[in-house]
Amino acid sequence: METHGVYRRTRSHGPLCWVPASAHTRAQSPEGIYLTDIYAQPIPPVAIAIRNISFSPRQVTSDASFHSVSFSETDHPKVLITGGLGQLGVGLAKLLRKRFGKNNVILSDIRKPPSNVFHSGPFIYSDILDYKNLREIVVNNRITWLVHYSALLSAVGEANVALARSVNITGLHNILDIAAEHGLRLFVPSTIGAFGPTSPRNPTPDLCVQRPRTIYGVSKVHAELMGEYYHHRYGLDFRCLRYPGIISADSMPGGGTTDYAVQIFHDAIKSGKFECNLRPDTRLPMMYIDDCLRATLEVMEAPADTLSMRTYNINAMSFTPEELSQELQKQMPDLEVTYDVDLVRQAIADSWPMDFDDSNARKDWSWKHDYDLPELVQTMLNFFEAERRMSHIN
Ligand SMILES: NC(=O)C1=CN([C@@H]2O[C@H](COP(=O)(O)OP(=O)(O)OC[C@H]3O[C@@H](n4cnc5c(N)ncnc54)[C@H](O)[C@@H]3O)[C@@H](O)[C@H]2O)C=CC1
Ligand SMILES: CC(=O)[C@H](N)C(=O)O
Repeated sequence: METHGVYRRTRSHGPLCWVPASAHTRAQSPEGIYLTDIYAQPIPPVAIAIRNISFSPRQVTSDASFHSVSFSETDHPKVLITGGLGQLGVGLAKLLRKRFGKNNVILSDIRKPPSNVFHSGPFIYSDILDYKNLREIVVNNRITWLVHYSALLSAVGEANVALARSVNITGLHNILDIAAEHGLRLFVPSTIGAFGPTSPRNPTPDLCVQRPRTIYGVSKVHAELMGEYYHHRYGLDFRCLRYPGIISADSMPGGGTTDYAVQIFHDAIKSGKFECNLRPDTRLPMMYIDDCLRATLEVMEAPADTLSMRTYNINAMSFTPEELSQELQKQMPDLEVTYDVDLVRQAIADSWPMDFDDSNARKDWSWKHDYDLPELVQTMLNFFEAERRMSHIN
């Protein structure tokens, strides 16, 4: 064993890492963090592997050995998706299963899955607020990648701040600890909502003032900072993309400010009418779901040395409700759009970016979107038309 000041070098399992030479007497913080480990030792000068250092707060003894990342680049990762029954999780599972095999991707949520989802691959109950249950799932299934989708979005978050704080912040802490303890590659999405009225809005760069005014935004800035802190302090392989508003045809949004851009298609097809809850000139960054999910896979597969940052903006297009309506009206000239502004959502939208600068993602890991507004509208309409034909056949 090699020593270096108060640190010793160890290889219990996996790669060499520096651990505190004396980690016996530990004062536990209310959150279970071993404060003596964090503060009594000098901070080592390099970013180091986490596993045996000052964390694993809740239940891991000082001499427990952690596993290194069991996923070698030639193996398929074993993926767990939390909050997987929302707008994005089912589509992501489908994409990852195509790439890594059906049984290598586990969807989880606290809701009951619809039958088609239940029969399309592994599904498991997991409440991210239940730390032990999460750990059991990760251990029993030899998980190597964790995609953390559970969250309360901007509008529902404002309607239930206490629950949003608990799911989005306490839940994230559980996820970070589990991921760090078990050497997982961790993806946590952030959002355009992580910016606020004092951020530059047109365009919004990766690094600038972030003072969001929603609990959702605050929790996402917290997630970005905590993930990056765990990366630098403990070597956690944390990866994060700030998504714009995501538009999908076969899954519904979960209560956000950008939901109108999905709802307009459903209402246009069903009734030829749409009442928009944002002002016609509200410009927000948006993306078709296929681009969003592909970006997620691409950043997860990107070699670590291509990532100059751990949190990236990604973007595809920016439009207003009026511009989206006009594009739809090219195909549906009878569509009637009216406006009844929801003051909460409008205030949120007015504090968010109008355009998103994603040049770092394009430079570092060659991010490129496929769908602009015309392709988005055409693809959405094609989906509903195909669905209508199928329902006539059946
Ligand atoms: N959909 C969008 O436009 C955008 C989404 N994102 C982020 O992407 C992620 C996924 O978003 P969506 O699928 O749209 O969200 P969603 O709101 O549709 O789904 C979230 C899921 O989390 C689950 N959940 C809630 N509490 C939970 C708990 N205690 N334990 C486990 N699961 C729990 C819900 O049951 C739900 O299925 C979120 O983190 C969101 O912030 C970011 C920017 C844009
Ligand atoms: C952009 C998001 O994060 C989400 N769709 C919301 O509107 O809350």
